[in-house]
Amino acid sequence: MSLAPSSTEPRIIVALDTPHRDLVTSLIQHLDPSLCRLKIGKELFTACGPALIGQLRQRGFDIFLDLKFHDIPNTCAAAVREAARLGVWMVNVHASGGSEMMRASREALAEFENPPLLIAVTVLTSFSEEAFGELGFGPSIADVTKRLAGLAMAAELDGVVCSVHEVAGLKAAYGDSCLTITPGIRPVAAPDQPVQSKPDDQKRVASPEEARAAGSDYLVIGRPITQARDPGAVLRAIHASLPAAK
Ligand SMILES: O=C(O)c1cc(=O)[nH]c(=O)n1[C@@H]1O[C@H](COP(=O)(O)O)[C@@H](O)[C@H]1O
Repeated sequence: MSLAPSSTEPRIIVALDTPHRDLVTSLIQHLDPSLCRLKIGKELFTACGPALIGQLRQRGFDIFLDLKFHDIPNTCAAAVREAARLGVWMVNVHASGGSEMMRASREALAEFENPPLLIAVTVLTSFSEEAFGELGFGPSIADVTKRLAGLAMAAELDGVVCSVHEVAGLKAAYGDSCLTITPGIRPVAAPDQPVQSKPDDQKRVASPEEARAAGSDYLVIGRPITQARDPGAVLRAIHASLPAAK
């Protein structure tokens, strides 16, 4: 079954990585919910709590709750259930928590009429091949990503977080039944686009155009938008640079 977003759904997910509620309040004045969804991660959620999710939903934004749960199956599944109760659009767990943990998380969502998309993080985009090698998990990032994605698909998750560099391989293996959510997006600065392209701590990066060409379903973009002088203009420029959806 294809889970790919429709042509009118926003594919950009803006990562709100700040502990400051007032910064979020002023940032979202510049963001159009028809062009983007919002991601609340560990920093913002720890600082501001679940109430913020309701407030942002009321402003028309779908919320990706990115807490990357990674625990024993019972604990992880219970956390995923609580995330669903908050009415989020997407929630994630670490695929390296294993098949049983992912299956339990999937089962925890069975009671919901409109469950959130349940996504597995594969290999973080901040890993280079060299740093990943130190962990001794496998021959290469591409191999381990494919293996973890296979476990996620077998556990009936909806897709994976990976870098743009792994998308084509995953789409070839699993098609549109595996949504690909790609952080590590860095727009290529162009004279007519007020965008920046510093990699920061990301190692496996790609431009928005490369992400869509590879088949990425959703692009997670934080600092290039949130730290821009005009976040709304950067969002619109990136949106406009994406090829029209099929
Ligand atoms: O799960 C994620 O969202 C995630 C996974 C991953 O492999 N890499 C990654 O950068 N992220 C998140 O995506 C966002 C990227 O932010 P920027 O690097 O500022 O664009 C951050 O909020 C990260 O927590």
